[in-house]
Amino acid sequence: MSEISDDAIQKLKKEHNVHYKESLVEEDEAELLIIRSNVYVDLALLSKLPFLKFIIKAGSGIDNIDLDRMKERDVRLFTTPVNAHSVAELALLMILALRKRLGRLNAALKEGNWNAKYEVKGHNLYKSSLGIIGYGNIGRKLSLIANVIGMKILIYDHHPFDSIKQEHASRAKGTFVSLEELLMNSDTVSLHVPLTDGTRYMIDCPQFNLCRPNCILINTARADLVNPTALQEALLEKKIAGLGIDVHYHEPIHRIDALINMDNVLATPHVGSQTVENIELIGERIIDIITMLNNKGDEYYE
Ligand SMILES: NC(=O)C1=CN([C@@H]2O[C@H](COP(=O)(O)OP(=O)(O)OC[C@H]3O[C@@H](n4cnc5c(N)ncnc54)[C@H](O)[C@@H]3O)[C@@H](O)[C@H]2O)C=CC1
Ligand SMILES: O=C(O)C(=O)COP(=O)(O)O
Repeated sequence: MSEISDDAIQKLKKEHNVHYKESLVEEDEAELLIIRSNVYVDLALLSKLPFLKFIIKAGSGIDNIDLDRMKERDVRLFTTPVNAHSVAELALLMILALRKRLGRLNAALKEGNWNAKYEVKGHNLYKSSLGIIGYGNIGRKLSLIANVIGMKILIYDHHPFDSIKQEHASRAKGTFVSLEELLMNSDTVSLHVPLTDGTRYMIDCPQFNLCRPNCILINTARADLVNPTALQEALLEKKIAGLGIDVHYHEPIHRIDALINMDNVLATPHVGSQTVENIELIGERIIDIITMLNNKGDEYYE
């Protein structure tokens, strides 16, 4: 287990007879593994857990799990995708902060530079266009919020025709378009697809070449959706105007990072899911899953 709510840990110990271990050093008899995004479930880890039956990913993304190895071992996976509100809110915060040039204005006034009022001009989100790539839980939430602000919503998703997506798009007054159309017509592009073999580097040089120079890119999904070399180049050559990024190429970051240090980059340390409410909610979901597994008993142990 790693980094889940204290309340949930206490409940698991008291009410579910769970023997809790903070980390895994050597071979272990655990049947259940609870992880967040920072633990890689690969052959090396699985071979330390010969009795493993279940993995709970405390969160949404499962790119840190080798699904083939997991299936080979007949291990079942559960996720707790309860973070749509908090990630959509973070994406909105980044859009607002970059568009309103909050960092520059705040720093200027702290230096006593009132002239920033005239020198550093922001933009309205109202009537600007927002391209949402990936219209799942998070993308859909963001579209509803952005519609209230008066943004024009463009959506790209490889499976656009399911009824939930169609219904949300209609509520958000969003239009499904191709990736190319989205990139050409968006003032803001926000990424909300999972990292898979099909999405790795989906934003590369050719895609940046389609972007409007005033475009800001928001990435709260996974760093590797964007080719890092193309990204640096796009920012340096002003193919795009800015970047909001919560997810990083090498996490954790403990040193000064060239990308993050750029003027037009706003970065946070992977906090999309890290709100007080979310951590509690994820803890509750973990308990629900374990309760369900205990109730099902042998059904899961055939
Ligand atoms: N910053 C953070 O702390 C967090 C980041 N995340 C990231 O956000 C991602 C999205 O989360 P959710 O919205 O909950 O996922 P979701 O599974 O609900 O939605 C993903 C959407 O992407 C679409 N998609 C998948 N592959 C595609 C492709 N090749 N082209 C176009 N569309 C494609 C799917 O059809 C689906 O509609 C997660 O996979 C995770 O990586 C999630 C939670 C917290
Ligand atoms: O749930 C996800 O996909 C996340 O990105 C959250 O990551 P974390 O568990 O906060 O490292």
